[in-house]
Amino acid sequence: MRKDCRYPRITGVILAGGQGRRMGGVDKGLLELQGRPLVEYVLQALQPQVETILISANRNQARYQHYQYPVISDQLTGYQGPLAGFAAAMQVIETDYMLTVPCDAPELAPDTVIRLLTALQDQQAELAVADDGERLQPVHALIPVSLLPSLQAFLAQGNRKIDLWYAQHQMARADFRDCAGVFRNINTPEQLIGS
Ligand SMILES: Nc1nc2c(ncn2[C@@H]2O[C@H](COP(=O)(O)OP(=O)(O)OP(=O)(O)O)[C@@H](O)[C@H]2O)c(=O)[nH]1
Ligand SMILES: [Mg+2]
Repeated sequence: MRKDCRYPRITGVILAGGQGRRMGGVDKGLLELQGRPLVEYVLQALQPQVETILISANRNQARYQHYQYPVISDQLTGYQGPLAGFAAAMQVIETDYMLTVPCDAPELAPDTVIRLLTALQDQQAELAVADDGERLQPVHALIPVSLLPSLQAFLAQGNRKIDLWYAQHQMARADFRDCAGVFRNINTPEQLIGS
């Protein structure tokens, strides 16, 4: 990890708090791909890139604790979406920035942080989100924890859509066109079998 002054302190947040409806309601982070839970692939790719890690989970917390990182559950109950996980994590994070990644994309790029941080700085934005060339990958994002009051206000108004919250802030798009395959994620049993 680069330690120069342009590299802020970052906590990686693995989002594993979803309902996994398309997978039949299973906890996707614990779903095994070639004998290993998906969360382990993401942990391995994330560890060299960030100072510390949190796992956002709403079930099987004891199993996630086994990885020796704090496990944070949403305060908004009932699987209200990734922003609920963002808010719960931001309340406990002690670094200036949070990098969010989903638990179900096992090929996480080794330069995810560098690309997002470079985009953030070059575009002088508040937050940065990955762009695979066709679409935004909204849960691959670098976000300052100082935006927590903004997020809480957004959620308190009943909003849950991630793109709408990003639209309230200056958002940099980080270019991942050359490696769009890193966003391949596993949503259905067919996708798991095909992996
Ligand atoms: N903390 C938290 N994370 C969530 C929530 N909903 C989705 N996520 C995470 O956000 C990421 C993207 O969500 P999806 O790919 O739709 O996963 P999912 O919601 O579990 O799956 P579906 O129910 O099939 O949509 C995944 O890493 C999920 O674990 C939530 O309510 N809370
Ligand atoms: Mg979902």
